[in-house]
Amino acid sequence: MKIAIIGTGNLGSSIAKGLIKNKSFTSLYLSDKNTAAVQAFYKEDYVTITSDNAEAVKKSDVVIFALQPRHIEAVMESVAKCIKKHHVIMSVAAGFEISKIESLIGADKNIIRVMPNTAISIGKSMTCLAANDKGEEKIELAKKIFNQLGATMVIPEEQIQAATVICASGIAFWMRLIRATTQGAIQLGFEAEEAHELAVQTCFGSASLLLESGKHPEQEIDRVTTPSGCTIEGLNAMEHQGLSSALIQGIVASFEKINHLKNS
Ligand SMILES: NC(=O)C1=CN([C@@H]2O[C@H](COP(=O)(O)OP(=O)(O)OC[C@H]3O[C@@H](n4cnc5c(N)ncnc54)[C@H](O)[C@@H]3O)[C@@H](O)[C@H]2O)C=CC1
Ligand SMILES: O=C(O)[C@@H]1CCC=N1
Repeated sequence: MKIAIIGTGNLGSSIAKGLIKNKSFTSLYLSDKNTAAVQAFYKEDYVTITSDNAEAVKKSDVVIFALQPRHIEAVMESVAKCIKKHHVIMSVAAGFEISKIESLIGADKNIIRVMPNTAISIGKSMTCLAANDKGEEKIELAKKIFNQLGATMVIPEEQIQAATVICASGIAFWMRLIRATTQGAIQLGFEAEEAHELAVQTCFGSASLLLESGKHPEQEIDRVTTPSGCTIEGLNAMEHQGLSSALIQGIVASFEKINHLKNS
């Protein structure tokens, strides 16, 4: 599989890192006007680093546009004539709709919106996918690529904005919860490094319990909350302060913002 990534910033370089780790390509073009973030990949076999977006498109079958919403339109326009029917065009840009991409490169092209998160660099992304009519034929290919880099879910395009909030922004939300836990642990007497390890490993254990058992979180909570014990005391104090409500309100605010980005 010949893959190009156009835009190798935070997300593009994370995707590149995951692809390189899995060696899941026959050639990989990494194209950016500033190639600093991917210099480390120069030594990798079958990887070409360039600032020539058109060359990267021409030499590849799958092209992943990982540009900011304010740049993607101009870049897509500039390479549109290089995009042929065999190409599978993927875009990770938040709020950049399939209809907009079709207007730039043609509705007869295979177009797939991809919404991964930065955990893609270590093969642990939750990646949501939505295709245009033509791109439906290539959705299995997209699943094959991104299943190597974590888990995938195919969803209607109308849900891509919500998926962006839950899965892509979600990385930041979970990080903040982990950070707050370390702050609590330090207050209870742990050194910062110890606090970090305790928080991260406990978070990992919680997610793993759900993944492996398929249980509902509340079932696992019931197993921890000894009657009149310290866990329920802490949980209820958090809820009195609005923990669940704060999370839900944050998710909704993020969703409102992304819908505003879409329409601005
Ligand atoms: N960072 C994240 O966790 C996620 C980001 N996204 C989306 O991914 C997209 C990229 O986000 P980031 O990687 O965070 O942005 P970024 O700013 O880190 O990366 C964008 C890259 O595009 C390059 N670029 C700009 N103009 C260019 C041009 N004319 N030709 C070639 N390269 C050019 C920049 O030099 C930069 O390296 C955005 O649309 C964002 O909505 C989606 C999911 C998660
Ligand atoms: O914050 C943002 O707008 C982008 C989309 C999801 C993650 N980063």
